[in-house]
Amino acid sequence: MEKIIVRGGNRLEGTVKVEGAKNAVLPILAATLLASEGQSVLTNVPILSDVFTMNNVLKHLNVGVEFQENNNTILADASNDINFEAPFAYVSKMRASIVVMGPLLARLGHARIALPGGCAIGTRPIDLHLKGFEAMGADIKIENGFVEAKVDRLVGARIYLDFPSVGATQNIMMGATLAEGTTIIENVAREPEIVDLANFLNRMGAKVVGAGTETIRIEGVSSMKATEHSIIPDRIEAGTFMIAAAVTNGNVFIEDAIAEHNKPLISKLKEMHVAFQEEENGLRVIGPRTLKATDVKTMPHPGFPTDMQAQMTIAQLVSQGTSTMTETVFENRFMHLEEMRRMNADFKVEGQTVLIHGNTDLQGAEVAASDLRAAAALIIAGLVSKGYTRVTNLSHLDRGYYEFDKKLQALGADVERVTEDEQNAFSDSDVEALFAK
Ligand SMILES: CC(=O)N[C@H]1[C@@H](OP(=O)(O)OP(=O)(O)OC[C@H]2O[C@@H](n3ccc(=O)[nH]c3=O)[C@H](O)[C@@H]2O)O[C@H](CO)[C@@H](O)[C@@H]1O
Ligand SMILES: C=C(OP(=O)(O)O)C(=O)O
Repeated sequence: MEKIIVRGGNRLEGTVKVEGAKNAVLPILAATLLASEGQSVLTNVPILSDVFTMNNVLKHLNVGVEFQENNNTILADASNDINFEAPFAYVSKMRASIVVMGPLLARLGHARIALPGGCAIGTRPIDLHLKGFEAMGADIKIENGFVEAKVDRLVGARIYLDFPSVGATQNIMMGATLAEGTTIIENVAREPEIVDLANFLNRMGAKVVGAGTETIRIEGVSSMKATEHSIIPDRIEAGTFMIAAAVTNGNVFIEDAIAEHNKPLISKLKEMHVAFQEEENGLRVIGPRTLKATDVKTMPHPGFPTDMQAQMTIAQLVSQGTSTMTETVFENRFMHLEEMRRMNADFKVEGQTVLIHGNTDLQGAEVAASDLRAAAALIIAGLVSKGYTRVTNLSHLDRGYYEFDKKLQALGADVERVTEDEQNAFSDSDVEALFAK
């Protein structure tokens, strides 16, 4: 098991480039299943374990997949006969695998997917996805840990989502592309990743309008062709570096960051006295000497993103004054804070809200990441803590951050990723020597 060791105290300075968005590329990879002709070419693809998992799902479904890591490109060819089953081995690794259901139902009229189950951040049901497919005529059964859906051809319908679920919006939207007639989905998710998916689908020959608004209308077509597409930059990775710059009194240029995609985060950080400058191809973030406390509530886009909640709580912990963080999207996303108690964090959880007493002197400790964003948050906490922080459970980090340790190092942070054997051999003075190299 590897660990990331952080020695706190350095100011971050320099340039960091963000990768393509994990949450955009995963549904777009699933969408390649819809092309019965040609080879999809996806560029700006991040090298992440989630992408390898989705590639494996596609290969299992008989899609030819080639990941050219040297130029962040994936070639995907779904022109052969495809299979209908996504097994537990993949779905249990990554819940986002469920988004192959819409494309499989659209293309084959048959999908059998292992049920994804919950995770450290919440229960994560898929009822809204299934309600949508049922409204479009699919017959759905849940048996032996699998959800199986069958239909001759999906038929367009009017579907209202009780909650603007990102995955349900994507799944139903993809299912509707090859359905008979028109589908109208109301109260949909409006995240930039939904718009990126709709753009890709339209380039493949689909007729999707309204992505980015509350209602999406899809006119079914009879077939779709492979196309080329460049994945949008990862707003959550960009946001994570914004927080890292903010808390370290840093001055960091985030190349490829799109301010429009991170409006709610930028607005909150400005309230905390962080300065932003839009420059060509990116955004400069300048952290103040002292951050001001602020109250934050996560909401579906364009509200404050739940995927930035953990990182934001670190900024709140080092702010002057008392802040609140209210999590409304997932029911259990404060696990990182419980780990942070060992780093001297001062907070009180009351239901969905946590009261954060800022201005605490954080202290390095050994902490375990419970999910992807918790991992990034704990590493950022290490940047502003006294002494050494050791973060374990890095498989979570690798799901969504490419070379996070190296990118922080390039900005001047003392961060090292070590194997367990190396780590066991290290006393603090050995680690000191490691950073002195
Ligand atoms: C791969 C990907 O893009 N993941 C993102 C996606 O996850 P994901 O698509 O899983 O998130 P959803 O928007 O679907 O989930 C939001 C909330 O809706 C609930 N829900 C969802 C579906 C459903 O059928 N029934 C139901 O009750 C969930 O339990 C959760 O409480 O959006 C989340 C919310 O922005 C982000 O945190 C994830 O990073
Ligand atoms: C929660 C996340 O991803 P997933 O939906 O894949 O678990 C995330 O990206 O923070």
